[in-house]
Amino acid sequence: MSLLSVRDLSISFGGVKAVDGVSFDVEEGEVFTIVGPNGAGKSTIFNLISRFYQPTGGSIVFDGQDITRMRPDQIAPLGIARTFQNIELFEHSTVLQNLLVGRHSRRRTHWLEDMFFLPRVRREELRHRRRVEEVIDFLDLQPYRDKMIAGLPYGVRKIVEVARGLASQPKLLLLDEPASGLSVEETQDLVFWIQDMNKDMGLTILMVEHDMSLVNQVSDRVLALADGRPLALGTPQEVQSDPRVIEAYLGAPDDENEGEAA
Ligand SMILES: Nc1ncnc2c1ncn2[C@@H]1O[C@H](COP(=O)(O)OP(=O)(O)OP(=O)(O)O)[C@@H](O)[C@H]1O
Repeated sequence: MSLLSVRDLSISFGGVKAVDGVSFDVEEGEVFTIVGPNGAGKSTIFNLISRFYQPTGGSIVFDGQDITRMRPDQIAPLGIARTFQNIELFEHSTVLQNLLVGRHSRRRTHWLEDMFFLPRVRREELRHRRRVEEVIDFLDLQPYRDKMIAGLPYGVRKIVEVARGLASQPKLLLLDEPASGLSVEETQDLVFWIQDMNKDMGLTILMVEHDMSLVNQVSDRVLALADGRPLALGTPQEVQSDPRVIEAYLGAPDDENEGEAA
């Protein structure tokens, strides 16, 4: 059984079909990447899986459970975490505090227990702290642990977003354009983080990304979309050499010739 099964997923905004009958499976332990030109529907698929958007058709099954109609707050406790294209951290809190918030979905104590800080709450608190410290060490964030997000370089913030997702100990991590805005060196570091999270932590990763160098280095399989519809699915090499993908990215050869003639 696949960890995530997306079937015939569709959504329209006004008259525009942003996602139009998309199906794919993400297997446990793989890095699966969605690519496509701007406006292809990639982020919309993430927003459908995270349950921010309600699909007009199709289904999403995660770990054997139909999540198609679930609320967004019901998703994280099942084991799905995500990062956002435009970083969504608490600017005036520290890295540590942001990661502790990322543990929220894992809380098992009642608010009354929390209020009186009972032994079980103290044990829980320790458990959360330990996990967060592990993530800080894993992603080399120790120098920034007690720094406010607002004062951190962009590249570090991107990694803190990933760390916050990791802190919730997900089975599936959704990375929305993790390399956007990063330098070549930072992108290469990201390659190593993704490989380590996948291989060392056994994490399954679903990613949307434009940087084909990153995509090629980390992805087991790639789904190419255009205008909300699937174009090709396979290894990074298979997808990039698919004529339909080349056409969607570069335009039809006839268009190019017309351009040259003009
Ligand atoms: N909330 C919304 N309201 C109206 N239209 C939307 C909304 N979200 C997405 N769309 C439209 O859906 C289509 C797909 O957008 P989406 O952001 O998913 O593309 P994308 O592949 O992620 O693009 P990019 O690479 O630029 O992020 C676009 O035509 C977009 O304008």
